[in-house]
Amino acid sequence: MSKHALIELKNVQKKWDMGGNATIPVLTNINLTIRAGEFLAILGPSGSGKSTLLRIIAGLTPVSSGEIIYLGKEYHGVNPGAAMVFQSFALFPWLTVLENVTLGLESKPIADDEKKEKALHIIDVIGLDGFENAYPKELSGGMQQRVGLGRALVSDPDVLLMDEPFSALDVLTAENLRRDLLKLWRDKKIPTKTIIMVTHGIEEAVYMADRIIVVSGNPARINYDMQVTLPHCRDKKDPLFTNFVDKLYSLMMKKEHIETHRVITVKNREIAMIPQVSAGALTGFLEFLKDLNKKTDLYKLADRFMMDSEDFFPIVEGTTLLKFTKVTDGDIELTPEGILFAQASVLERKKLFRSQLIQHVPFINKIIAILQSKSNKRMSIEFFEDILTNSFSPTEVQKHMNILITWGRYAELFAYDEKSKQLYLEDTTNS
Ligand SMILES: Nc1ncnc2c1ncn2[C@@H]1O[C@H](COP(=O)(O)OP(=O)(O)OP(=O)(O)O)[C@@H](O)[C@H]1O
Repeated sequence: MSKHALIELKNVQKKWDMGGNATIPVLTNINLTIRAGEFLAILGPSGSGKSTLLRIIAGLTPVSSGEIIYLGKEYHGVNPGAAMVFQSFALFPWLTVLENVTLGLESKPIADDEKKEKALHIIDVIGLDGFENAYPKELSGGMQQRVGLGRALVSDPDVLLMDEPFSALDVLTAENLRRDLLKLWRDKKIPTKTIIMVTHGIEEAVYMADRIIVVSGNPARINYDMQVTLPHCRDKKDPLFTNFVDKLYSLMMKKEHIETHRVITVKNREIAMIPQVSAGALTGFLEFLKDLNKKTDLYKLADRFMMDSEDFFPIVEGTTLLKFTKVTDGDIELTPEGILFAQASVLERKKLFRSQLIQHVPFINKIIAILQSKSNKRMSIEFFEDILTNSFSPTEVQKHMNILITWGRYAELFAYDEKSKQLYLEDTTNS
């Protein structure tokens, strides 16, 4: 065991079994040593496997191969030293605050009185004193997440695992809770040795964590592992802070991150997962960049739109995939095609969009070729979904088709007939 290691992951791989012989590899070659005293944030593009990694550490998701070691011992099943906080709070509405928190001790071999005493203590620590008998629906979102935290902390876990714990809260509430949790942790008011948090928020990661790993790729691996050496309490306006955020944005917008969505190959043509963003959002973003009229820091733009990277990156990815924008070193700028698009009339935009789609999204060509080969220029959507099914999960197939249809319709290439569940060629295809 490495010195001071609390948890070690050795050569961990995860593949999802999709039935039959089909598997989807999600994580590969994960080697990670998590030490006591660390606050680790896990960042990565949407769908890269961050939650899967967290659930593997929690022992809630089994690995396909590799070892997970806690305090020097390999474990299978639930990690005895870990407790989890979920984005959705996951409280039982019919139980009071006290009862919900006490649930965190359910599996512990201690007397009921002691359980109650421990629960009351942690309720006090997390700032919910006086709300012991309230029900979740009587509490604000922030207070509900405090209950979620209380339930996780009541068992004095060595490792607190948090899956986007603040993303369902409004900005101010999230800010308060982040600050309070950090204070509890730094002042050692909770005995938790290590916190591991999955987040989409680059700024949130830099604000809270001492170490950040970035997972990405196809399948995902740990591509960056860095220490955040800024002293607490961190000031988000401090240039050292903003530089760190900027640097992370640059890393995360590198080609290998934004273009490593799962790719499948059909007759030697690659099909990559298409960013989930509507043609309208892409258009608005390009217009905005045109008005800015200069290369701009991505993180400043995300800030300006008050967007999390989860919502912001797909827009950036969509415009770079279609070569309307170019990203270098964390800065984004319009390409000549992007400038043309932003200046064009509605009809010209559709033409430009069509041409970029045909050039840069191979699966669009496949759809068109198949529709053209049919005498009625129609084909059931299931046919296209089947092509994607072996390599994408059912939800992803759905999302993929929805976006392809939205983009195809905007470009007036093809459309979808809800009634017959068929894609059909628009007249303009041959224009
Ligand atoms: N139980 C499952 N069965 C099959 N596929 C799954 C399952 N759970 C997750 N996946 C797939 O595994 C991939 C990684 O999912 P995961 O939720 O770990 O990613 P993530 O990085 O946390 O995503 P997000 O940032 O969107 O929350 C996704 O493609 C997802 O659809």
